[in-house]
Amino acid sequence: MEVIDTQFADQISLLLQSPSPLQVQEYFDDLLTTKRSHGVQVKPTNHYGKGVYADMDFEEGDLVLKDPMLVGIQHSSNKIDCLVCGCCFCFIGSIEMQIGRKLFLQGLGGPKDVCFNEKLELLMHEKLELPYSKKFPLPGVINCPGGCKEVYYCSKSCAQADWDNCHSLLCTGEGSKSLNNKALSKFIQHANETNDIFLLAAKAISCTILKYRSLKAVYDKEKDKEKNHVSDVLGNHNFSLLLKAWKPLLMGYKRRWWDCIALPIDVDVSEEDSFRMQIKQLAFESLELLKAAILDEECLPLFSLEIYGHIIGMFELNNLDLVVASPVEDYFLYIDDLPEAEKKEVDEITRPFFDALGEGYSVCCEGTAFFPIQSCMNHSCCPNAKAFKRDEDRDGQATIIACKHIKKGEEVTISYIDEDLELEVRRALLADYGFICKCPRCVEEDHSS
Ligand SMILES: C[S@@+](CC[C@H](N)C(=O)[O-])C[C@H]1O[C@@H](n2cnc3c(N)ncnc32)[C@H](O)[C@@H]1O
Repeated sequence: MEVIDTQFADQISLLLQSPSPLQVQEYFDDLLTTKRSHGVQVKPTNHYGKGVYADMDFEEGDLVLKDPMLVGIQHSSNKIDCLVCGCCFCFIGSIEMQIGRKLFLQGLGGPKDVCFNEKLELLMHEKLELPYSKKFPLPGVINCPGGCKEVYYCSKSCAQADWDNCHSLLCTGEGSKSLNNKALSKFIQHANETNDIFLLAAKAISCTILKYRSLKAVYDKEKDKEKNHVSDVLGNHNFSLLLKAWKPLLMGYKRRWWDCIALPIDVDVSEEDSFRMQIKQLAFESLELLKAAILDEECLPLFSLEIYGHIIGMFELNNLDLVVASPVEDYFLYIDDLPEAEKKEVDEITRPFFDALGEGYSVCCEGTAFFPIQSCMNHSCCPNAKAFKRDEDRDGQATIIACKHIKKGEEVTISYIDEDLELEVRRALLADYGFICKCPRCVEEDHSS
C-alpha cells in the first residue's frame, strides 16, 4: 500500500462513502436550481442507485436537459484539427484560422509549393480572407492568463473561470501555480502517450484543491475574527472543508479503474489479473508524476492511489463523448450550395484548401467529459431520451432530447450503447458497464428466446 493510502485510510474511506439519499437529493436539487434546469429531478430509483426523473411532460423532440460539464478535455490528437475554447469548447478564431492552422500544423500544405504554404500562413494569421467566411463568425482568441500557449479561450470570462476552476494548477506557463512546471509537463506527456483520462482526473483533483483553498480562505477570515484560530494540517476543520470541496465527485458512481476497465478483446481471460495489475501500475506512475507537479499538503488524501483509481474509474464508467460540430464543415457546405455561376468563381479560391483538407474538412471537436446530471441517467434498451446535439448546440454542454413522449414522474433513460443491436450483443457491450440490463425490452426478448 502507498504511504498516503495507509496514513489517511480513515479520511479516504469517508471520501469514498456513498452519500445518503437525502444528501444526494439536496445536492442535485441545488445544482438543478442553480443551473435553472427545471424539467428534471434526480431521485433514488427502486433498483439501481439514483436516476433522473421528468418533472414535467415532454413531447418527442423536446429538449429535456442541457448539462454543463464538471470537467472535460479535448483529446490531444484533436487539438491540431480544431482550435476551441479551453472552457466551453466552442470553436474560436475564424474560418481562415481554423483551416490555415490545421493544414499548416499537419504539414499538409497539399502540393508542396511555397506559394500554397505561404497562403496557409496568411490564412492562419487571418491576413487572407476567404469569400463568405464572415457569414460564419467565431469569437476571437484569448490567451491563457498564465501564458502557456497550450490553451486558448473565447472570452476573458471563460479564461478566468477556467483559471479559477482548475487551469491555474495545470498551466505550464510562467504564471502557473503548480509546484513544478517541468514535472507538470512530464505528467502531461505521460498522459498523452498512455491515456488522456489522466488529464481529466488531474482536472478533477485541481478543481477540488482550488475549491478547498477558497473555502479555507473564507473559513480563516471568519476564524481570524475570533482571534484564537490554530491551524492544524488535515485537522477536523480542514478535512470537513475538503469533503465539501469534494462533494461534486462524491456524488458520482465510482469503482476503481483497474477493477472496472473492460478487458480489451486482444487480452485473453487467463491474463486478466496481470492486465489489471498493469493498469494499476500505469495509474501509479501517472499519480507519482502528478504528485511531483501539484501535491498540496492540506489535501493529501486526494493523492492516494485509492482515490486516484476511483476518480478515473468514475470517468471510465460515466464519461461521455464531448462533441462539438465544426463551423468549417458548415462553411464548405454553404459554398457547395451557392448558385452554379457564383460557386465556380468562389471554388477557384477555396478548392485548394478543401482538397488539402480532404475528408478532414468536417472533423468535430472531440474529447471526454463528465456531466454531473447526465451521469445519473440509467440505461434502457428502449430509452425515452437520447444525447443529441442540435444545430444550435455549439458548445461542450451535454444535450438530452426526448425521443418519445415522457410523462411527468417517469424516469428519463438513455441508451449507453447502440440499442438496435441483438440482445446477446447488447448484453456483451453492457457487461463493460458492469451490469445486466433488465429493461422491459431485455426481459421480453429474454423470455421469447
Ligand atoms: C451512469 S451510472 C447511472 C446512475 C447510477 N444509477 C447511480 O446511482 O449513480 C451507471 C450505473 O448505473 C447502473 N445502471 C444503469 N442502468 C442500469 C440498468 N438498466 N440495469 C442495471 N443497472 C443499471 C449500473 O450500475 C451502471 O454502471
